[in-house]
This record gives sequence, structure tokens and C-alpha cells, in this order.
Amino acid sequence: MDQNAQKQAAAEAALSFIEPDAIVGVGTGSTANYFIDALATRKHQIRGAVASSEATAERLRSHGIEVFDLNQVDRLPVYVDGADEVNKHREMIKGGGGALTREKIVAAVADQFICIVDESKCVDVLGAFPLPVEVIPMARSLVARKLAGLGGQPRYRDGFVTDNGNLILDVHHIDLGRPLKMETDINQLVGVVTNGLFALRPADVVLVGGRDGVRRY
Ligand SMILES: O=C(CO)[C@H](O)[C@H](O)COP(=O)(O)O
Repeated sequence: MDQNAQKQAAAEAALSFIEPDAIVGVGTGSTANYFIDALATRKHQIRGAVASSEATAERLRSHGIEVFDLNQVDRLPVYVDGADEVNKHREMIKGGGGALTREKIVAAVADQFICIVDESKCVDVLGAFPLPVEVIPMARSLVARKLAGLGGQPRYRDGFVTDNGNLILDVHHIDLGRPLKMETDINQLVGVVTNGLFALRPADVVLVGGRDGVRRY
């Protein structure tokens, strides 16, 4: 199986977590897109979805799946999303697509976070992938200096604006040996909306598409 087939296999495996009549939390990115396409085959068995980005909302609607505002929803049994990196503790780096804040919000509501990835996303230590940090525009330079103070090399994602109207700094070479502490430390910087570390709220299940099929941990 090539990488796309691995993503698709992991995405399709996530269907087994979807309860009848549920509202489903849906992530963002190419793996999440495979999940949306798979979910569309079950659209008459679910009530609808909550989207973690405008792009995801649009794709869901194009399949005829109703998209709910998160504030209308009191229970979200499952959130399904990809990741840029995931370790054996099911901690992740997310936000390669820039949707990290809404992803973190939807994940916080969900009872279960199902992470769907291809084999290339599985790492021993997080941090080879630059860590995305969503920043209020006027705080860009301030936050960049503070991130350098934490040992990282922030790079402005030029020309990219998040769905929330903010900017992204991609932080290279930052030590993520203690992901929980770094997630907390970065989130405490004034001007940061959130960062792409998911250690405070790791995935509950990781489905990995590999050459020999899908494994779960
Ligand atoms: O966090 C994300 C978007 O903000 C994605 O889940 C992450 O970037 C993985 O994307 P893909 O499935 O395309 O590899």
C-alpha cells in the first residue's frame, strides 16, 4: 500500500467507532478527507458532524452531511482526525494544515479522539516536524522572541491566515522531550492562541495504516 492507500485504510477503519445517530467530530487534512468520504457512505445513519475547519465543513456539506455549530452540541462521542506526528503515548503534533486551534477545541469536547495516520507519522520522539503555533497578529514578533527563548527557531508561515484570522509560527528544532510541559509553557505566552502539541489531550486510539493493513494502539 502506498502512503495515500495507508491513509485511506486508517480512515475507513475509524468508521467502526461511529455510533448510530451520532454527531461526529471531524478533523482537517488529507487523511481526514478520506474519513469524510468514508463517512458519506454512512450519512443516513448519523445525525451530522462538527467540523474543525471551514475546508472540512465545506467537504462535509458537499457530501450532504449536516454541519452543526459546536455550541449547538452537548455531546460528541467521537472525534476523528489525522496528525503530523504521533508517539507511542498517543501524544501528537498537529496543525500542519493550520487548523490546530479548532481541532483542539473539538477534541476537548469529544469523549474519544481517534487519530488516523499512515506509518510515516509514527515517531519515537516528537519534534522533527516543526511545531505550529497560532498567534494573534500583533503579537507575532513578541511570541517569536519568546519561542526562541524556549530554544526553538520560529518561522512565520508567510501568507497563511487561520480560519480564526490569526497567524502561524512554525517552530523548528524545539526540544519536545517533555511534551506536556512544553504544551503548557507555550500556551502561557501572551499572544499565543494555542500550539499544535496534543499532550494534555492525547488521542485515545491511534489507527495506523501500514503496508500490511491497519494496526491499533
Ligand atoms: O493537524 C492537521 C491539520 O491542521 C492534520 O491532521 C495534519 O496536518 C495531518 O494532515 P494530513 O492528514 O494531510 O497528513
